[in-house]
Amino acid sequence: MTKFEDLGISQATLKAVLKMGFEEATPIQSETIPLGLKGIDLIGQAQTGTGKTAAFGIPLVEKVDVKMDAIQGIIIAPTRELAIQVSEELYKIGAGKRVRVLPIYGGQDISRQIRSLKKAPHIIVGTPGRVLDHINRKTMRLDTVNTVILDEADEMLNMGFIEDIESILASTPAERQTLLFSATMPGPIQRMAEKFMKDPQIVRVKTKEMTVPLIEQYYIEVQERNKFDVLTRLLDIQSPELAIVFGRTKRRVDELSEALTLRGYTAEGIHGDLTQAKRMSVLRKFKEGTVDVLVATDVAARGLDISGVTHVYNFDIPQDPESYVHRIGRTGRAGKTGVAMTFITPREKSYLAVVEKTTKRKMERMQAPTLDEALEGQQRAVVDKIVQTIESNNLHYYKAAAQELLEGNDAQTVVAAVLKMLTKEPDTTPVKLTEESPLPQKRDRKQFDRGDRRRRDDSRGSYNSDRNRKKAPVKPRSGEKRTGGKSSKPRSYNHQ
Ligand SMILES: Nc1ncnc2c1ncn2[C@@H]1O[C@H](COP(=O)(O)OP(=O)(O)OP(=O)(O)O)[C@@H](O)[C@H]1O
Ligand SMILES: [Mg+2]
Repeated sequence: MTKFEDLGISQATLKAVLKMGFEEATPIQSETIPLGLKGIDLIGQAQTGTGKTAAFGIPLVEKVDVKMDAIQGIIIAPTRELAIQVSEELYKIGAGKRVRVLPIYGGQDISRQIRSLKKAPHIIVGTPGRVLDHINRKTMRLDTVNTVILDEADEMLNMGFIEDIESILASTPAERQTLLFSATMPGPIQRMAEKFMKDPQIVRVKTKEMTVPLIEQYYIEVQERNKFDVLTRLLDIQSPELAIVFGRTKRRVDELSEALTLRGYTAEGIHGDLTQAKRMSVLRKFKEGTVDVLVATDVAARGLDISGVTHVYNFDIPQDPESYVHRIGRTGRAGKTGVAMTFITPREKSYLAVVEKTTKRKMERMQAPTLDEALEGQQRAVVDKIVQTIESNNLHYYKAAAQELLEGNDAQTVVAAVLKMLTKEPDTTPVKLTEESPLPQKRDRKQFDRGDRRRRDDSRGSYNSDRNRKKAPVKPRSGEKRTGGKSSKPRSYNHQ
């Protein structure tokens, strides 16, 4: 491990980085920071959650001349949430030098952005559509830019942002430094990217697997119609601190989050058809832990860094192996452990091998848990809670009533009644979930890649991503909510 002190960065930035709690540089940081400072073009690839943001953020901040009131660096990211997150991290890294960072993304009031742009930010972090919008309106000039960074470069190029990116690059000086970062960098995309870079150096943190070893990876073979019950049982057994459930389409996400809510989970959905205010409030609630389960399309697959995400469930198998890598990478970040579960319908089994071939890691097969196991999981959670309460030794108010109960009943019966009352028994509230048709049977990687890749235009807010640890200690869910469910069309799911 390298110390930040040895990477040739200024005292002000060093102080800021240490204040962020970073003690030592991660491998991608120690390899790319010195090269980034030299001004050469770079393609950086390292596993999810290994600090790529600071790997490009530190040299970018270092290059900024704060006395110059002009935009000197621009970072482009595929989603609004990621642009906001990256701008927050850059702000922290640049706090020592007092670097001004401004996020620019679709769905936010444009006149407000124009006013902020007039305050001469040094670094812009934006989504492609909205950045281009400002360039066309001439409300943002990039002719003083010396560094361009494409975060999640492969995703942006893949998803049809290539023209926007090229237009943005065309409005920056030709002698700029260009940096590309992602955990995945498929060959064709790398070659295409090299077109707008100058002799880029490729920095790849060598690892055996593309996914993080600290993420336990499982798959469960399950029929489409049984997926929801299997999901709820897993949630009951595994009791994640925070979980993300990925679904293939926006409708899927809406229906799943509604269904989970009906069954008493605190769940909310996020996808590109929601207003920006809603997207932000859902994410905020998830970060705070008011919402335990975030149901998402691939809009949340890339780059988002939310601490406490212990489990990722691929309710629908992702459409390409890269998406798998990024989705499960929302857990197991910065040295933490995580669990990833992928549901595979019998007709989609061929995708498993394709994913495993790309990640160079085998997923372990897990049997779908039974109803009894789910109940047992819930009961265990209650027992753990009771043990904790006993240990807290703060029970004197309750002792008289306990004595009274024990006078009329034997101890085992009393405890069993308490357990029954506190245990969340399997909920059979009917929910509505439209069946997704399975991905077409494709066997090789080439065909796998040719999925329905539609353009995602962030400035209009439609992220058309409709291709869309060990077991956590068992924790009972708080605030169970039961609502009378309506029976569903076109399909009603129920236990049994
Ligand atoms: N040197 C470090 N020491 C400790 N924590 C770090 C260090 N560098 C980054 N982190 C933290 O690690 C987490 C992951 O970092 P980051 O989001 O940059 O990962 P990433 O490689 O970009 O992942 P992804 O591929 O998912 O985008 C963040 O919470 C970040 O603050
Ligand atoms: Mg990142």
